[in-house]
Amino acid sequence: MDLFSELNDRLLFAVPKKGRLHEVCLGFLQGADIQFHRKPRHDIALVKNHPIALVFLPAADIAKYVGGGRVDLGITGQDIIAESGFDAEADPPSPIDGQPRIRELMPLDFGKCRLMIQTPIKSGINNVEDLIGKRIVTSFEGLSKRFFRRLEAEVHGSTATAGSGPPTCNTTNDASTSAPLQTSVEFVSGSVEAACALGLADGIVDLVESGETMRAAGLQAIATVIESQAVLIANPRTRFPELVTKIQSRIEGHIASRKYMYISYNVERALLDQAKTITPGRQAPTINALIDDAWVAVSVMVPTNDVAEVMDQLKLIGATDILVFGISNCRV
Ligand SMILES: Nc1ncnc2c1ncn2[C@@H]1O[C@H](COP(=O)(O)OP(=O)(O)OP(=O)(O)O)[C@@H](O)[C@H]1O
Ligand SMILES: O=P(O)(O)OC[C@H]1O[C@H](OP(=O)(O)OP(=O)(O)O)[C@H](O)[C@@H]1O
Repeated sequence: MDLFSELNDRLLFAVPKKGRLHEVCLGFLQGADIQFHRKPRHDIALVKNHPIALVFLPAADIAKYVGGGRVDLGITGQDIIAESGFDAEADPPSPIDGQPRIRELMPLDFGKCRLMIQTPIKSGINNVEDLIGKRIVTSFEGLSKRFFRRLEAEVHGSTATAGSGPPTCNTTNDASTSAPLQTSVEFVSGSVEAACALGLADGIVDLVESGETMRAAGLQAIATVIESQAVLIANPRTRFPELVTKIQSRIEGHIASRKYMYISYNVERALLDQAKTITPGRQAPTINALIDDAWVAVSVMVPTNDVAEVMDQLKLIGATDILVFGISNCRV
């Protein structure tokens, strides 16, 4: 059977093929026991143990494929969904079946960043209002136009219908729904931070995480357009709703397993109340009797970030044999 007919009977799951989100996504696939072999230079891989085909796409395109109904499931950034125009603000649910074109199933707790308006520190431009009528360069053309259209409407009381209308991806000025944009918004595909130094822009709109790239370019952030993280998204009209739910649940398990560690320790029965305060667990700790009746063994899940502090506190109350285990997967 050729690849195209194979795909007909499979859920299509889009995964970023490179960039910031790629590696972590591979970990998610492994954590969800989605087994595949990707041949060199192939962007489609059939999954061995589920009726799924993985489609490796640029993160920036995944929202378009899911929103357009071509792909059932995907991982991408919320910034990309908003830029594609398939977010709830730009593209409300269908009046026919009440469904959005993209459903955000869950945040994935990585790829966290902010899309920010940035200006050269030396420019003296510290307010977004001062950028109205000036030149903006960005890879997020749709969102930047939405932002400045709304800002111009607020500042000048223009007749623009800020934030309304169909997806604005790749739009120039949507003259039917809004006044012409005074601020120039120009697209570049990368290295956006260089635009001001090269005389192309008065300000840029780009992603900031640590702020290192921004500072290295002599820029400062003066406003946030949106906050973003990676999310699992689905086409609500997928032919494989049960499989979508199954993968979601497995990925949830994988995320929870990264968030928690499993601790086991022994403590004097008389100190159990104190121990429970230190390690309350998600519902309650498991307590097992020991041959020595004066002592008990406690097993409990602890948030990964708290493990060191919890171990210190347990030691202080006299707990012994404190062991910490990683959780390879779980359902909580
Ligand atoms: N510095 C960052 N910190 C956290 N998340 C980020 C950061 N930069 C980008 N992202 C997230 O990753 C998504 C993809 O960005 P990335 O720059 O990796 O795209 P790409 O164009 O596919 O890759 P590349 O830049 O390698 O060509 C962004 O839309 C955003 O959601
Ligand atoms: O605040 P920071 O931690 O410095 O991260 C921000 C940078 O990360 C992203 O670019 P990336 O490094 O992915 O490369 P790109 O410019 O090629 O997209 C983004 O476009 C910024 O340039």
